[in-house]
Amino acid sequence: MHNVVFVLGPPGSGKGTICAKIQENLNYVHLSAGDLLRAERQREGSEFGALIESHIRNGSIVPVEITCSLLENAMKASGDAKGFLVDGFPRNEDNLQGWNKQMNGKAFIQFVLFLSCPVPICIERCLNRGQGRTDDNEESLKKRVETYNQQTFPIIEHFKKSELAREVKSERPVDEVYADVVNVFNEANKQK
Ligand SMILES: Nc1ncnc2c1ncn2[C@@H]1O[C@H](COP(=O)(O)OP(=O)(O)OP(=O)(O)O)[C@@H](O)[C@H]1O
Ligand SMILES: Nc1ccn([C@@H]2O[C@H](COP(=O)(O)O)[C@@H](O)[C@H]2O)c(=O)n1
Ligand SMILES: [Mg+2]
Repeated sequence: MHNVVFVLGPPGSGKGTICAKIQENLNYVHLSAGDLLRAERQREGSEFGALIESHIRNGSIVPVEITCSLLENAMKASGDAKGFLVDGFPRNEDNLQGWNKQMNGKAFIQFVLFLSCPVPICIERCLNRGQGRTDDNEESLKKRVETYNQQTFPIIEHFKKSELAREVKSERPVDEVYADVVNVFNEANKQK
């Protein structure tokens, strides 16, 4: 059974940045759903490349069968770890239902880390990210934020109701955010 921490928050809230630091220090493996989809988009011979690119540009969500299989394959391919940081997933109801169906009995959700950050700050960060992403432009960002508000936030609310969500405010300097996140992980691992 894989231990899993879902990491959610608006685009640019710092999910990737914080997961990289957790991976470095706490023996969790970072799996970004967005990164896995971008890699699949680039893979020669992929039947999903064009579909994935269209969703990414439009800030819409790729069907779960594709994303969940990429995540499961990456978990299988990974060595021993305390758990997996599943960054940017589940993003909507389809993601959540698909995960429950495909990963039933294979994964244990430790908790859901919710990085909360005001949207204008998030947009500014994405526009200044400088990674050449095809969706870091005003038009795509508007759609990504819309998708976040309409589809992802209700999933976070769902996890809040089941008391799995742990919110950390991420508009602060990275080191401050990270220190609070480490406390969340320590608390969760103490209870096990
Ligand atoms: N706490 C912070 N303060 C200032 N800048 C930050 C902070 N956290 C991350 N950043 C910067 O903001 C940008 C977006 O961060 P990151 O890629 O980690 O966000 P993300 O939540 O993974 O975004 P996306 O959902 O678009 O993948 C990066 O350039 C990163 O260096
Ligand atoms: N569960 C997911 C995660 C991501 N996507 C698509 O990838 C885009 C980029 O995601 P980031 O987490 O790297 O920002 C996102 O806007 C979606 O188009 C997805 O479909 N499903
Ligand atoms: Mg990211």
